[in-house]
Amino acid sequence: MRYVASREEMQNIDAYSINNVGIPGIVLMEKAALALEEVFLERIPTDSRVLIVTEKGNNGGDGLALGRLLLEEGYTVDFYEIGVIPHDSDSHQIQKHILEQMEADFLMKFPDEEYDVIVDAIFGVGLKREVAGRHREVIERLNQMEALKVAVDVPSGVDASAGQILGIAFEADITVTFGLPKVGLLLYPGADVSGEVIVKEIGFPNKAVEEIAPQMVSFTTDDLEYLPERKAWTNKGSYGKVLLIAGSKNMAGAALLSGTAAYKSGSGLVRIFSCEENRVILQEKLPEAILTTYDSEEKAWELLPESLSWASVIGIGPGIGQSAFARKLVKQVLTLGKAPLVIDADGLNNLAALLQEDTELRQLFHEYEGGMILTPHLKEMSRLTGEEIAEIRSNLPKAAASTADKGHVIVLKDARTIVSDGSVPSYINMSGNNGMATGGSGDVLTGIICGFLAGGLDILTAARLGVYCHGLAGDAAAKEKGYYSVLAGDLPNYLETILKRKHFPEEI
Ligand SMILES: NC(=O)C1=CN([C@@H]2O[C@H](COP(=O)(O)OP(=O)(O)OC[C@H]3O[C@@H](n4cnc5c(N)ncnc54)[C@H](OP(=O)(O)O)[C@@H]3O)[C@@H](O)[C@H]2O)[C@@H](O)CC1
Ligand SMILES: [K+]
Repeated sequence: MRYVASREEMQNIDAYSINNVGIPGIVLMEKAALALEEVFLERIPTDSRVLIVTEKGNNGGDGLALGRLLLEEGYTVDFYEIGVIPHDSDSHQIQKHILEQMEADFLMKFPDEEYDVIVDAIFGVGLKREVAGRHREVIERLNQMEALKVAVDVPSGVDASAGQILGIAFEADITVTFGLPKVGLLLYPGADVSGEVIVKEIGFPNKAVEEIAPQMVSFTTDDLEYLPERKAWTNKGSYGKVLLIAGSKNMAGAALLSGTAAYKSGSGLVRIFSCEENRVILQEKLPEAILTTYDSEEKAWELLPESLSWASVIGIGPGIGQSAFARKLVKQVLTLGKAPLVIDADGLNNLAALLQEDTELRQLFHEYEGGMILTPHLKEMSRLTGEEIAEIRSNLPKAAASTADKGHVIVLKDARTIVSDGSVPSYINMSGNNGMATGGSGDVLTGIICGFLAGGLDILTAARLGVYCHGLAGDAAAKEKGYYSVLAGDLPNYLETILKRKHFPEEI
């Protein structure tokens, strides 16, 4: 697990490293420049022409130090310092002095020439307000130029805490960020202008990071170790019984996708509770599943209690529709269910309606004892909370944390999904891609989370790891099929290659 920092947290880590641990700022700056240089040497030929655009803060200092290292490597480097902020940072002054001693040229006006690479070292985590005036003009011109665009730490104009664009932002192809990923580089629209985000270690001591303890975390492949244990002496009863209440007439696919994903993520038994019309297709496509089907509402109410008491995990929602019957299904599950419960898709839409109109249900919902995971996308979240989508989007972590009730976990699905149980840290997901914005992808996620719960994970870990592995499966699928052609049905197959890493890391 690694921390993801807001602007203020990163500034505090900086300050703690320098003031309390005693690492000189100029040392950190040199390591930042070396980290940038490493990216250049790996990816950019040394005969390239580079324009480095700076201001007088430490972000600018990083840019100047990088320029010095690049000159030594043989790159052609022009420096353009905007220089309208009133004070130089100490480290910036030192870097400027060194370059003057080296007789490096500083351009007096914005260049008309062409460059292969443009480096944005105008503002980093010190950006505090709207970008205006000369800064705005320069960023506008840089964005119009044809070149590879590299941002130092944060693209200038991106609020490192929430990903908002403060007026205008440098549009980077690559952002080399120091120490920890910044929240603003991961959330949209900041993520859109950050390009590929490369995180480089520059010597912030662990003590500083632990002391500040940022409020967001993310997973890396090391965290696959949290996958449910598989012991030698076990049987299908050891890995849980998942009941999926999914599908309705003409909506067999949702049940099939979540059922397949639940099996592929390790469930011992998967039982699908659906309408009789779906029996044949489910039986053919997923013969491993136990089917409980109803051909009338009366039959459904007769069968449901036994199915619920059988289950060690319950998932409800994919493809159930929004009829009065589906609404009652959700209510019955909240009334009779005892196991950890995942509510998704139409399950959430029905829940939203019930919460508005039914006081008794509100109580059942708040007091559900088995633990609950809700997996809304922004529209479903808006229905659940009554908040506008734009408002939710303006601060996803806050929206997720404030909606998570006691014993509930919210999986707020977006290009960067947030998982929160209302406490800190919340989780921001860094796997996945736009190829997964396709019908049925959410049904697969529900199945994966149910499978991980069935394997014995607690609700928070199952939700975080489910989202992470779902994204990794999507990344593996996109790598082979391209972003246009990933189907939700592909994801359970690619999931195999991800989960396999826990026991066969050498084969990947
Ligand atoms: N600490 C360290 O030693 C290390 C730091 N590192 C690097 O330093 C970066 C942080 O540096 P930083 O704190 O100096 O802030 P930076 O982003 O350069 O900008 C600050 C200046 O901009 C100004 N300003 C702000 N907003 C503005 C606006 N809208 N329009 C106009 N002006 C505006 C602001 O003015 P003020 O608000 O104070 O009046 C201030 O003068 C960090 O991202 C990393 O790259 C690494 O080298 C590791 C070691
Ligand atoms: K920058």
